Amino acid sequence: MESYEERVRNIVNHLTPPREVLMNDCSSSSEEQILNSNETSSSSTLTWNKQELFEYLEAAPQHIKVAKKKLQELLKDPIFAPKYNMNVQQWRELTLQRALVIIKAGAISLAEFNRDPMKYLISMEMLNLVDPSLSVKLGVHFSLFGNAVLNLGTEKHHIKYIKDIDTWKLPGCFGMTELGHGSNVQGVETTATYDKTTQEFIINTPSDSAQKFWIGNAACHGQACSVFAQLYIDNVHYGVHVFIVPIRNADGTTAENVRIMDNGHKLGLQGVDNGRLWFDNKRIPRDNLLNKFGDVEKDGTYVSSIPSKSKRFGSMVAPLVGGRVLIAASALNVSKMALMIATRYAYSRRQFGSKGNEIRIIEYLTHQRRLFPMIATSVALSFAVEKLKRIYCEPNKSSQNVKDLHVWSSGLKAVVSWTKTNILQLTRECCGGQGFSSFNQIALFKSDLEIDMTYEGDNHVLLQQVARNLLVELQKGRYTLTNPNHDSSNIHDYDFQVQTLKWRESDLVSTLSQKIMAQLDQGRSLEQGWNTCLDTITLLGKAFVDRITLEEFQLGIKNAPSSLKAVLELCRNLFFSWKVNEDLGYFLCHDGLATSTAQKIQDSINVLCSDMLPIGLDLVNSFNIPEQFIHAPISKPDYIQEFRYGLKRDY
Ligand SMILES: Cc1cc2nc3c(=O)[nH]c(=O)nc-3n(C[C@H](O)[C@H](O)[C@H](O)COP(=O)(O)OP(=O)(O)OC[C@H]3O[C@@H](n4cnc5c(N)ncnc54)[C@H](O)[C@@H]3O)c2cc1C
Repeated sequence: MESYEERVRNIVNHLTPPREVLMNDCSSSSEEQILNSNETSSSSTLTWNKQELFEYLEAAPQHIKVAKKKLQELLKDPIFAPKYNMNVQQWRELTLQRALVIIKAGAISLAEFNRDPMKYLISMEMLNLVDPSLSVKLGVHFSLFGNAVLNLGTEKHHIKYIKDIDTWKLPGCFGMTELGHGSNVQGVETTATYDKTTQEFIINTPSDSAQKFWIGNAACHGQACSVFAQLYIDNVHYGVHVFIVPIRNADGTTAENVRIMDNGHKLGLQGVDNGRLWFDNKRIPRDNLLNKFGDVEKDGTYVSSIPSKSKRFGSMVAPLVGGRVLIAASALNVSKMALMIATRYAYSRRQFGSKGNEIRIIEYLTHQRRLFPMIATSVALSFAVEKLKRIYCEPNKSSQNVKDLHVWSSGLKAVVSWTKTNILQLTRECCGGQGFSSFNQIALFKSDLEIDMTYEGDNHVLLQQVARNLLVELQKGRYTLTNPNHDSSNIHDYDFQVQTLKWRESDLVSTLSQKIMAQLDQGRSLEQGWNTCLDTITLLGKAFVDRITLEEFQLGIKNAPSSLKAVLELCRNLFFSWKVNEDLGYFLCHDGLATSTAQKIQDSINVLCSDMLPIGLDLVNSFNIPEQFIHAPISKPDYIQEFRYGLKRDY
C-alpha cells in the first residue's frame, strides 16, 4: 500500500507540467555558457542575442563605454573587494580609503560632472553596485556640496573651491535638513544675518530644532558645509540662501563657533559619517554666499534678477535635481542585480519532487509570479530612466525640458525606488535563507538603500510635484482627457494598453481637479483641499509614471533591432498586465475596463509567466550589469561548490 507521502508525491507529480516544457538544465552548463555567452538564447520559443540586448539596454555612447571599462579596471583593486564584517569605525575608514582611490585616479570629479554629466552619472551608478556607502559619501561631496558650489555659486567660487573639491583637500557636506524641517526646506530656521560693518554673514542656530541633522560627511571628515539658511539684512527677510561655512580646520579639529555631534548607528550606509551641526553666531566672509540667484552688496543692498522669494528658492533647488536622477538610475541597476542573483539561484536550486530529480524552484508558479513581472518591470523602466538621463544631460535645455526634468525626475525617483525596495524584498525571500547572508548581496542593498525613498525628496512629497504639474496642464487646457477603452479583443495590443493607462491617468487628473474645486466651494483653503486629496494625488503620480514608462518602452521596442522585438514585447505585455492587475480595483470601480477584459488581463499573467519560464535565465543574463560586481555564491551555476568545506566567506 502507498504511504501517505508517496500518495501526495504522486498527486503532485501528476499535477506538475512535464519536464520537457521547461528550459534546459542550467546547473549542468558551465558558468561561461550560462553567464557570459554571446550565443543566442536557447529557448524553444524566443531567440535573441544576449550581447545585443545587453548593449541595447546599456545605451551608452562609445566614449562612455570606454570610461566604464576604465573604471571597471580600477574597481578590481583589492580595496574594493567585498567586506562586510566591520564595526562602524572600520566601515567609515574603509569607505574613506575607497573614496580616496577613486578621487586620486580622477574617476569622479566636479570638473567631469560639469563637462560630461552622463559619464559622471554612469560612474556613480557603478560605484553604487560596489558599495552604496562609497557612492553616497562621494555623492554628498561632489553631487551635493560640489554641485551647490558649481550651480549656485559664481566664478569667484569656482576659482576658489573646485580644485580643492576635486582633490578632497576640502571635503564637503550639504547642510539642508534640520531636526525640525526636512521635506519643508523653505521652513529651515538657521539664520544668516548680514553685518555691513564687517561685511560678514553671521550664521546661527537659533534653537535645537534648527540643528542641521543627517549631514553626510559631517561626523568625521567634512571641512566645509553648504548651509541652507534664512537671509536677513537690516531685519528684512530675503528667504533661503546657501552659504559656504567652514566646520573643521585642516587638522581635523572643529572650527570655532561650530558644534558637531555624530548621528549614531543607523539601518544602513554604515560607511557614511552622518552628523549634526550647530552654529553659534559663526562669522563668515560676504563672499561665502553662493550668489548666482541672489547677492548682497558690501553696503547691504540685496540684488537678484528674480524678485519672488519662492521663485528664487525654486531656482536654487532646481540644479539639485541630479540627485533624483542618480537615485532612479542606481535603484534600477540594483533591482536588476538582485533579480540576476535570485533568478540564477531559482534556476539551479532544487526543492521537493522525487529523490535525485528534485524540482527547480523557478518551476513553482509562486516563484515565477514573484520574479518574472519584476524582470519585465525592470526592462520597462530601463527605457524611461534612460530618457530621464538624456533630458538631464541635455546641455541647452528648452523650458519644456526643464519642466519635464522636474516632473520625470520626481515621479521616476519615487516609483523606481519603491519598485527596487519591493524587488529587494521579493528576491530576498526567493533566495530563502541564502537571501539573509550579506555575501549574497541582496540583504546589504536592502539596508543600505532603504533611505532612497526618503532623501533627495520624500517619495510622497515628490509625487505631489507630479500631480501639481498635471493639474496645471489641465487648467491651462493642455491636458487631453481620454475615454475608457473597453475593447478586449487583444489585450496585448499596444494601442489598447496605452489607451488603458492614459484613461486611468486622465480620470485621476479630472477627479482631482473636481475634488479640489468642491473643497474650495465649501470654503476650505487650497492647502486643506489639497490635503483631503492626497490619496488621489499619490495614485495620479504613480499612474503618470506607469504611462510614460509604457510609452518609452514602446519607443524602445520600435527602435530595437528586429531580433530583440519579440522578447521585449513579451516583457511589455507582462509589465502592462501586472500594473493593471495591481490596480484592478480602480479600473473596475471607475468603469475603466469591462469586467471580462479585466479578467482576461488577470488571467494573462500566469500565461505570460509560463512564456517567460524558458527564457527567464537568459533574460537576466542579458541585463546590462557587469559580471564583475556579482559575487554572490548563489548566483554561480554550481552554488554547492561555492560552499565546499574550508572556503571561508566571513568577509
Ligand atoms: C542616511 C541619510 C543621509 C542623509 N544625508 C543628508 C545630507 O547629506 N544633507 C541633508 O541636508 N540631509 C540629509 N538627509 C536628510 C534627508 O534629506 C531627510 O531625511 C528628508 O528630506 C526627509 O526629511 P525628514 O527626515 O525631516 O522627514 P519629514 O519631512 O518630517 O517626513 C516624515 C514623514 O512625513 C511625510 N510628509 C512630510 N511632509 C508631507 C507632506 N507635505 N505631504 C504628505 N506627507 C508628508 C513624509 O512622507 C514622511 O513619511 C539624510 C537622511 C538620511 C537618513
